[in-house]
Amino acid sequence: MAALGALRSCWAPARLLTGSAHHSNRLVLCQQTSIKRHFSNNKILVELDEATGVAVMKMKNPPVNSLSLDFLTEFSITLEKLEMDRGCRGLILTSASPKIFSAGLDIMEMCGKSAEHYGEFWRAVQEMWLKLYGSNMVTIAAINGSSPAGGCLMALCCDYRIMADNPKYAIGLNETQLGIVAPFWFKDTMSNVVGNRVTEQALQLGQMFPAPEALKFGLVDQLVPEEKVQSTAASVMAQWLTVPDHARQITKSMMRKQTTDKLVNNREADIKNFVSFITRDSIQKSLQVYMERLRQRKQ
Ligand SMILES: CCCC/C=C\CC(=O)SCCNC(=O)CCNC(=O)[C@H](O)C(C)(C)COP(=O)(O)OP(=O)(O)OC[C@H]1O[C@@H](n2cnc3c(N)ncnc32)[C@H](O)[C@@H]1OP(=O)(O)O
Repeated sequence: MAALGALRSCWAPARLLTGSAHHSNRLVLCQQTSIKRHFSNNKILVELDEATGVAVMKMKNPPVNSLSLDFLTEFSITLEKLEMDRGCRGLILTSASPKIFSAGLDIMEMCGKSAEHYGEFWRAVQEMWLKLYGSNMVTIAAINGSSPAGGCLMALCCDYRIMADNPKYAIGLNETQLGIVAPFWFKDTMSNVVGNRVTEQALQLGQMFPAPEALKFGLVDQLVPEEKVQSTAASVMAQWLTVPDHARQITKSMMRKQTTDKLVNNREADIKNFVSFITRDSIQKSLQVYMERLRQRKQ
């Protein structure tokens, strides 16, 4: 699969050089004459620059970009379209509204719903992860705000993370603080970035790290002033895109395949496990208490 992907993208630079206008009709095209293609749905805005082959994908699910079932579905569809688009070699993932990159999984999707709903929701979470972590594109997270739990996972799925240099913004897998447990593939994703020891401690404590702390141990790769997050992401992307696609993609796949295969081979068991965990009365209670704390903090 990786080799096929490599073959696909090998052609991309040549196509760009010849200036071929191979517009995918799978995408909703808004600006046919521009070098930038804009397409969006309710929750995701995408701008694909045909000259550079870079798509900027902005998450727009107010108020906090929580990962609801609808959002995750739109996200995976959009990612799939970009993945299939020969003109797209790189993806910058960011938030349409600064201050919050993503608040993680939508807690309301995990409260008071049916077992069927939880199963469907969890499959969508898996799908998002498989697509983003397994992407053939160069992926850069432009983290322009706080990024707890599922939001941190999204950033960790990317090849490189640039975060706004603001100690008010924090990132981490804080699941234990909610009384829930990050599944093995969340743990593996973090561990592949920062190592086992740091992951173990951070996960047990459910730690959220202010941006400067996150930089110290490599949870993010670079901090820049807030207004430079996007431009820095674009220049880092340009550097990454100087590497031939096929070599980079095969290398990425070599590094990540073992991790993705673990979920691919255990998807149904993982869903079953999530459903039986989340339907426990004690877990439902924990989530309700957490939501109540969030509301009270606001007041
Ligand atoms: C076995 C299970 C494994 C599960 C694996 C992963 C789990 C997750 O991803 S769980 C989600 C964990 N996320 C969090 O803990 C984040 C919680 N939110 C916050 O810390 C703050 O809201 C945040 C820093 C993101 C933003 O702060 P503010 O700008 O001050 O906004 P508010 O706190 O006022 O929030 C506005 C509004 O949004 C609601 N909200 C926030 N986060 C979520 C969420 N994750 N899901 C659903 N809803 C969320 C919050 O309650 C407010 O709602 P209202 O009171 O109705 O306005």
